Amino acid sequence: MNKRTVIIVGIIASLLGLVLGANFYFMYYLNIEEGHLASVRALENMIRHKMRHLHPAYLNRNPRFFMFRNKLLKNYKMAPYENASVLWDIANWWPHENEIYPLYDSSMGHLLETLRKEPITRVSNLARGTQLKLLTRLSNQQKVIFKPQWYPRDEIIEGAVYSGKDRHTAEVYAFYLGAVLDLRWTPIVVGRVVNLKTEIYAMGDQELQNTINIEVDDDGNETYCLYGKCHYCNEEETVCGDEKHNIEGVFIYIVPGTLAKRRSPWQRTYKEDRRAPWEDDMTYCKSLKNKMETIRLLDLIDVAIFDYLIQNGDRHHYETREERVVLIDNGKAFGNPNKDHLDILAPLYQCCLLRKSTWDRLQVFSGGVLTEIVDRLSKQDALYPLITDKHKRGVERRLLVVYAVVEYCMDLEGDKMFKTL
Ligand SMILES: Nc1ncnc2c1ncn2[C@@H]1O[C@H](COP(=O)(O)OP(=O)(O)OP(=O)(O)O)[C@@H](O)[C@H]1O
Ligand SMILES: [Mn+2]
Repeated sequence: MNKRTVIIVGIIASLLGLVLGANFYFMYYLNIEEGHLASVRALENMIRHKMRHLHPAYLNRNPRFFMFRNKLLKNYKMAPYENASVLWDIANWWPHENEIYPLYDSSMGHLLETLRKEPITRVSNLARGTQLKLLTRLSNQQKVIFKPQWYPRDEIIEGAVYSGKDRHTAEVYAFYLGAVLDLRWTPIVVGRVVNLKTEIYAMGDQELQNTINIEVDDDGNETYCLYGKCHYCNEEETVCGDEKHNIEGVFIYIVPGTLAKRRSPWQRTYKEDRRAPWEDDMTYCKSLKNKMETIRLLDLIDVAIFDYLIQNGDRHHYETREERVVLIDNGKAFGNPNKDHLDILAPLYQCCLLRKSTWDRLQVFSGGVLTEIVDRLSKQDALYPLITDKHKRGVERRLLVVYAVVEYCMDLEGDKMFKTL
């Protein structure tokens, strides 16, 4: 192309941009007037627009972050302990409503270390839920849930947002992310390499042993493969030990107290050819606001932000403890780092409500700090790094989307979108 052609093409492109831009603005105000957006597509355009004009404060580090960093690093640092039994007694008294553990407590670091060090003394299948999990007992006392590794960290799960099996490290990531965002509603989780032969099979009951196949090759080398007992468990899909019989997995502290399971108003249909009402109705939240207590709605909006960041699109049911929502089961996160399923955020953009404390906290960890601090906290975990760099970039990218969606809601509702319940 010669210079003149370049100039002409440039002018045409700018004009086109102007026309499209103006059109976009027209749509923008039209929709604001209506008070809601007609479709998710229109919302996506709006968010893209908001993202391009994000205030630098959202992109830069917030100096307030330093106040939190050292406290977090100190509180969650694994530390040697003397008596695991005492620590478990303490931790089992911690939960209050949906807060599973305190903001800061010197026992946390010790507790994390017990989950990593205490011997497994008994194991059985835990046929609750649909995915493979085991119920293990540590030192003849504390029961904990074990979820094994199914995928390498860099495996990309294609398909629907809820596809595939659990990603074990997502449970650990969720724990640290909850701690950082002060959504201390997740169980306490620690990664661990366990021996399928000596720690699981040998400590397993008869029923568990029956769901572990032992193959011996021509040289007499054994391979242990677990398929377990659960809704989706079958003998063809197994978790196998390496040459030393080791597997990766996570230990999930059991949340004491009674949990109640409830259907999520934003439940998916789990059928490719059928859409749920909330997927097409951008005024969906209107009726919910009358039916549901605001505090519950605010909990679910916090959950939506949390799930969006990690891309957990499988919260078909949510669980409550003392009428407040807990973040149990975070294993379906981090399926595809290149995909952001915006509809996980539907509770936020459809209701345009947000707990003030959540909003304040989200802003503390701007500018790349969120994934950095979770990364630093999880360095001590046996399964570090928990997620790939691509997934980390995904979390940061989605945090900006959350900021943009909140900005969009502020345009509609102003400060009254923030609640202190
Ligand atoms: N840390 C925990 N503390 C207390 N109860 C738990 C904990 N983790 C799981 N449970 C109980 O076990 C049930 C099944 O766990 P989870 O939801 O993780 O399994 P799942 O196989 O992923 O289920 P689904 O297929 O429905 O998603 C939960 O609904 C909850 O009642
Ligand atoms: Mn699940």
